[in-house]
Amino acid sequence: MTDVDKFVFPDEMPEHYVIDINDAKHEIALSAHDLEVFYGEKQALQKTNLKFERYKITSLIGASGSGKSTFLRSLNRMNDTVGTVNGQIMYRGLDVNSSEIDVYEMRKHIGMVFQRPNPFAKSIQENITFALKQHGIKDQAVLKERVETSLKQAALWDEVKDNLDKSALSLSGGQQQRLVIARAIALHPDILLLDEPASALDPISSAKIENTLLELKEKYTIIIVTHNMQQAARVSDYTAFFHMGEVLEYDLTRKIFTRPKVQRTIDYVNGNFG
Ligand SMILES: Nc1ncnc2c1ncn2[C@@H]1O[C@H](COP(=O)(O)OP(=O)(O)OP(=O)(O)O)[C@@H](O)[C@H]1O
Repeated sequence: MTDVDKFVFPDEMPEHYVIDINDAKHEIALSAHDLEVFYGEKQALQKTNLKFERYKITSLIGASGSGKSTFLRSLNRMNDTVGTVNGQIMYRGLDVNSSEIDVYEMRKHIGMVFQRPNPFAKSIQENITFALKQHGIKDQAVLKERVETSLKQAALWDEVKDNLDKSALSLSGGQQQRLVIARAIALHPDILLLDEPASALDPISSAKIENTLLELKEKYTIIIVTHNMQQAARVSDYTAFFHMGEVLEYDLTRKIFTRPKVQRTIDYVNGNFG
């Protein structure tokens, strides 16, 4: 990749432009190889090859139905029961998509946060300790430390530290979403997948989630589906543009938003969807 791109004439524009991040220069946390997804007969994701750099935020953008969630959900095997997923997802030398993988264990490393906050009907504290206990962590001092650290990392600690025994359902939507993020990071994942985590939130809560993500990227590799172009431009290092089940363009975010190379990307980021 060069920082200075030569001018591309419209009739020379590519239909696809997907960068292949250089593994020798950048650490790759996760990569998809010829990943395709079918729901019954319908192919929702065409063969996709993407590499995700460690400690960076990658946004997945594109119109409704373009396959972003299908791709994201496949990365930690959330599509196993609803579709057929072919191809490889490489994580630390293992293929996440292989039948040999212990999916429960894998999701400790590759966590997911959904669009609608989904806290358990338990206390704030128990929301975080529940999965930790399931994974065999019983030491009270360790649990206490994980509760505090994860709530701090999710930028919720100051708001809830005096009410850890209160029901999580008493929190606002924005606080619930940060609690769900805290719950995910308490397991010390490597990779955090987020499916439109701020779309159901007001602008202030949404801004808090964005700040949280920017802080989290020091420790986690983040992949986020978003419909919000400004959000993608503000928080992410890389952006992939999906169109009708295909990645048409994948590049550094600043390039996608300043000089995309594919006409459909130009139309999408400029708001011309027609
Ligand atoms: N469980 C499912 N069963 C059948 N078809 C599905 C299922 N989930 C998604 N699809 C179809 O797969 C295609 C891609 O959907 P997907 O949800 O991945 O798109 P998206 O880009 O994430 O959309 P949105 O932004 O609206 O969430 C769509 O045509 C959708 O209708």
